[in-house]
Amino acid sequence: MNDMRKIERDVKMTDSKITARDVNVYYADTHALKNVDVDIADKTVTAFIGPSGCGKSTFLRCLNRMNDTIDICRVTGQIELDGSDINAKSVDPVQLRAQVGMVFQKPNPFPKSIYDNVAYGPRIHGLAKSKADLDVIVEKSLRRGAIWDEVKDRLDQPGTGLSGGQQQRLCIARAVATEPEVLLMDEPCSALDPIATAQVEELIDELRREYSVVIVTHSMQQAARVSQNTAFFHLGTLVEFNETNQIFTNPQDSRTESYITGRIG
Ligand SMILES: Nc1ncnc2c1ncn2[C@@H]1O[C@H](COP(=O)(O)OP(=O)(O)OP(=O)(O)O)[C@@H](O)[C@H]1O
Repeated sequence: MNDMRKIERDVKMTDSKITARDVNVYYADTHALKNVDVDIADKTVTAFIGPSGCGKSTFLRCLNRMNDTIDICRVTGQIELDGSDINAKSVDPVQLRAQVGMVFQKPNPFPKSIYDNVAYGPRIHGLAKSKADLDVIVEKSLRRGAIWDEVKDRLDQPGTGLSGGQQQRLCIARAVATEPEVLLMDEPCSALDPIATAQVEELIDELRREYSVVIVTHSMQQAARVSQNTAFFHLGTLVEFNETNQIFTNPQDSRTESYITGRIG
């Protein structure tokens, strides 16, 4: 390897926020994810695409150990966040999930006020010393969730009373309130109308300045709009991982090409 290529490779490796090596996932006897290797870059949006059932959500859930909550699920392999093994015995999954936050398909605000939805995480993780501190965190998080202006005058009202798009932005605010480094999003726009989808996509683009964002999406247009890197999964394997424009304009694998041209999936 010439020096230049070596330097490029080194830069790429040190830029990785998460590295996954030889990850396999089983649900009882079903081998759902096979030998996945991937590097998730920092301050970048990475999209996971692929046909239904190919393992996108399963792999996403590996990244903050949400699969631990599924009894029949077993994960093997190595996943590192900033070079530390997230599955090490010393790692508390609750702490990990504060660092690697998650936003789900269906907006799921707690049955609490808008304020308390956002304050919940900082409270349980002891991030605020006083009520004034907490107020600052709540406002900052709602601003990051691009929903502050819409809710600032009704912080004591229930989060469940907001529109679907507002609820999803509230859930994003809640996820960023614990100062995560990575945000995982599992089809975050699938329950939203086109206007709310556009708002959340705009927000994702903002969020990548501060976080590493990983998004599972069924929409190739969405992957193309919001992500810089894309991973294509098929039948439990990671078929191809590359810059998003390469995946969509010059796929290297025939399965990727079939998927993006609508022949499979
Ligand atoms: N909790 C579970 N128990 C048993 N099997 C599961 C569970 N969750 C997922 N699976 C199986 O694992 C495989 C991968 O599912 P996964 O939900 O990760 O795919 P996906 O690509 O995210 O699909 P979709 O796009 O439809 O959401 C599928 O065969 C699915 O049936």
